[in-house]
Amino acid sequence: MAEVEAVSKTVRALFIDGEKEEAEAEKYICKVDTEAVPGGVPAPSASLSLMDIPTIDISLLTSPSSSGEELEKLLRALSFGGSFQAINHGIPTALLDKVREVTHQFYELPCEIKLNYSREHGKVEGYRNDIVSEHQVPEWAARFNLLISPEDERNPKYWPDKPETFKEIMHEYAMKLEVMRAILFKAMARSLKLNESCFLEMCGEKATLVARFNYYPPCTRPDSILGFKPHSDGSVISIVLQDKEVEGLQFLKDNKWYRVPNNPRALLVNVGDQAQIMSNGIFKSPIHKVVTNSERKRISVAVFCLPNSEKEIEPIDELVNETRPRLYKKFKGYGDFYIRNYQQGKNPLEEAII
Ligand SMILES: O=C(O)CCC(=O)C(=O)O
Ligand SMILES: [Fe+2]
Repeated sequence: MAEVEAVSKTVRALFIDGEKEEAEAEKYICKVDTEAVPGGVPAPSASLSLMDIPTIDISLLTSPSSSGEELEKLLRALSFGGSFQAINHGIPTALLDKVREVTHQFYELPCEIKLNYSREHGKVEGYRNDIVSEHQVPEWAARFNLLISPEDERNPKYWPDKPETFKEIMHEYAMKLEVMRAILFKAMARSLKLNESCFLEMCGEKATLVARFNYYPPCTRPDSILGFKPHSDGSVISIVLQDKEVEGLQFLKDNKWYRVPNNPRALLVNVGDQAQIMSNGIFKSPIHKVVTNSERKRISVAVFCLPNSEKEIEPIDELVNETRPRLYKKFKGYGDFYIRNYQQGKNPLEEAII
């Protein structure tokens, strides 16, 4: 079923209406042995600790006089937990709020309208649930993907006409994110004592930015139904705008799940698989998942910074040596490889090892 509201109503009715339909609802219930990661089943959120997630001041990464300490912090953040909260990122809070608002407004559109933007099989852009094989448990979420890079030719087919401000706001947001991406790629290189343009060169000067608008409706079984299964991102890095009020994201660290605290002004940045590959395993692409909430809907907007499609990525030469032999294969189009493996329930990053 492509339409999550429809699913949501049906499943809610199913849980209330009793036994016969329980079998249908069963599909959504996570069983520990069907999850790629041990402990994939949601634990009661209140019992989990909040993650002590580092904060990085982006404005300090650009000034040579103040960046040393911040670069060390960045290196620690990317090599241990694989994520941080970015502050002073140059994106006004009012714009972050507008991005959240148009996301809510998009999801409030009637189903028939949203289905006009349906994602076609094998395509990245468009509206739908993620496709999983029949052996996998579906997720309690709807997703809408869009290529938002400022330089890319837009595919007008997928750009919603409503809300009217959607295009303008996402265009402005994409331009700001592109600036932040360039700062981060340079800082990531400098934190490893590499030439500052090595990530930019390997990925192509112009970013490819894909936004994923996630929508998690309220769910009657948050104890056993996930909004997003445990996964790592297939990006180089992901820049995630969290819901202003509703928590849900959790990270796996040292085999334990931690809740990510809400910070409405910050942007959450996490390492993706491709930065782990390029850094030859120094940066860690963290496993994360999203739990559901019985009362409140939740949104998030994850923007994936990806290499240009004609670029090849592989471990950077300087990071391969006798003590750290080359860990990963070379890839052109890691995204397709990632989706193929993900849909089969495999861990793409493990499959990428030489
Ligand atoms: O909803 C969230 O907070 C995170 C979503 C996510 O992990 C993703 O879109 O890859
Ligand atoms: Fe993710």
